[in-house]
Amino acid sequence: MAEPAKLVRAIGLGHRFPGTAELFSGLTFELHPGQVTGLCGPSGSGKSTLLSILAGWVAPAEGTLERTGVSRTGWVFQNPYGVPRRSALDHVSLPLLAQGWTRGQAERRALEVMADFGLTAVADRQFRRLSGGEAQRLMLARSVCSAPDLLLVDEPTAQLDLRTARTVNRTLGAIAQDGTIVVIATHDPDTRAVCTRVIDLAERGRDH
Ligand SMILES: Nc1ncnc2c1ncn2[C@@H]1O[C@H](COP(=O)(O)OP(=O)(O)OP(=O)(O)O)[C@@H](O)[C@H]1O
Repeated sequence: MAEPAKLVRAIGLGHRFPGTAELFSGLTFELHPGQVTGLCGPSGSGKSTLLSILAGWVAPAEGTLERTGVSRTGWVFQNPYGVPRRSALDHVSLPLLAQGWTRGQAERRALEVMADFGLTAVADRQFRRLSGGEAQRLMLARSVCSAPDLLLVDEPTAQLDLRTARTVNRTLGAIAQDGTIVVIATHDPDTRAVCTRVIDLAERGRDH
């Protein structure tokens, strides 16, 4: 039987936290595989909050969110977290081992994905010895190995030099082309430029 088409549909989404002003309102959009959607807007405009709503972790104050054919959601946070003494390769292999891959298969696949994110040289390095940018790219590689239907990424290039940021942006585009719905919260004009569409929260009722 064919897999159901993946689709996330937001209808009239709006949110405020108790005691805060309205962050955004009236957001209606659809997210499809193949698209990279950028969530843009100044600090505090609600980008991370909207990611949490898309993940299903926060119920929107207004509107509805429908997710069809989306069972696995990957989330890459702004702050990387890992097991300090485990290697970078272990971190990326783990989701594949959890899916039943053998260690040899898992490590080969993990190394391929790590290469896409420019992490080959640090594969054997302990997590605690990675730079902030390496650790964040490691979280991206790990998330990709979880084979998510929907990949939510918070500020993927904030800690990266221009060249590495371009590698990450290109790889996120390729992941979308492979059938994942990709959403990126970003301030980075280069990342914004690779997005197939942008939802600009600054234009959405910030004058409250
Ligand atoms: N659980 C919460 N309770 C109350 N207020 C919150 C909560 N989470 C976030 N906020 C507030 O909501 C606003 C939007 O936060 P959010 O993290 O979504 O913004 P952002 O656009 O992602 O910001 P940044 O670019 O700085 O990461 C902020 O003013 C924040 O303080």
